[in-house]
Amino acid sequence: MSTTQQTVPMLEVRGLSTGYGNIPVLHDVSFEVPQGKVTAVIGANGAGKTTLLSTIAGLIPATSGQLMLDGTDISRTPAASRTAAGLALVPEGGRLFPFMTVRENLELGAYSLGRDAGMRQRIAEICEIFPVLAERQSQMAGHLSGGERQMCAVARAMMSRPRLLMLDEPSVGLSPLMTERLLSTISDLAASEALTVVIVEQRVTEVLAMAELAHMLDHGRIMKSGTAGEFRTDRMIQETYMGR
Ligand SMILES: Nc1ncnc2c1ncn2[C@@H]1O[C@H](COP(=O)(O)OP(=O)(O)OP(=O)(O)O)[C@@H](O)[C@H]1O
Repeated sequence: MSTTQQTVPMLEVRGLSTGYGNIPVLHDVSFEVPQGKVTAVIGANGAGKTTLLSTIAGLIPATSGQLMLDGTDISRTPAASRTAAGLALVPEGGRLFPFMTVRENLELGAYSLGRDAGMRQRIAEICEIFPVLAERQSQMAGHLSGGERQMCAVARAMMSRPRLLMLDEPSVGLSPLMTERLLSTISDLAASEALTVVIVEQRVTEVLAMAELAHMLDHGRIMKSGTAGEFRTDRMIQETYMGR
């Protein structure tokens, strides 16, 4: 019997292609996301980062390829069932319901828990992780600041206790200080909730400081993969994405 134990990746993307109508966007994209780590996806505007996350979440159908979540083939699983299987997406801009309270927005993140003790307990746990939301539970989400709104969007995604959290440019519209706070909260979450994270970010210096692994997407293709440390010291990455 072998003594080495292979851990199944949390996510395997194999030869994924998709597009809009007859316009191809992703071309044969393959990468693995190991369990419990933060993986960054970087790339220029229009590289296909949002399309990639949306396809993994099941919001856009793949034209070919395979998606494995913790060893299970989810390629043909509808979006809602992917959420039930442990996958959560925080879309760009958070997409909260502005005329609903913070608490109601959180409840929508785990409607399957019902409005009973399970829901109350999860909201209490989430408010411990995001104290800023605890104070604002009865406030309309539309009245939150940009940073609070993003915290609320991440908190809503965490309500369903996902195993894989995907975030699409969470720092958009945030100050450098708020970005730092948000990314540090996400790092803490990854550590404390045994969470695997895939984060798409334009703030490359900041995201490479928190991630362990990184992939660079260019014109719908993975052009470079490595550790975040390798990315930080790569001359091309520095010049293209880090303004050095
Ligand atoms: N709904 C859509 N219909 C048609 N084309 C789209 C649609 N959404 C995106 N595209 C195109 O697909 C390509 C990839 O877009 P995508 O939003 O995935 O890139 P991105 O890397 O997330 O860019 P950004 O950093 O600007 O958000 C772009 O050429 C874009 O114009």
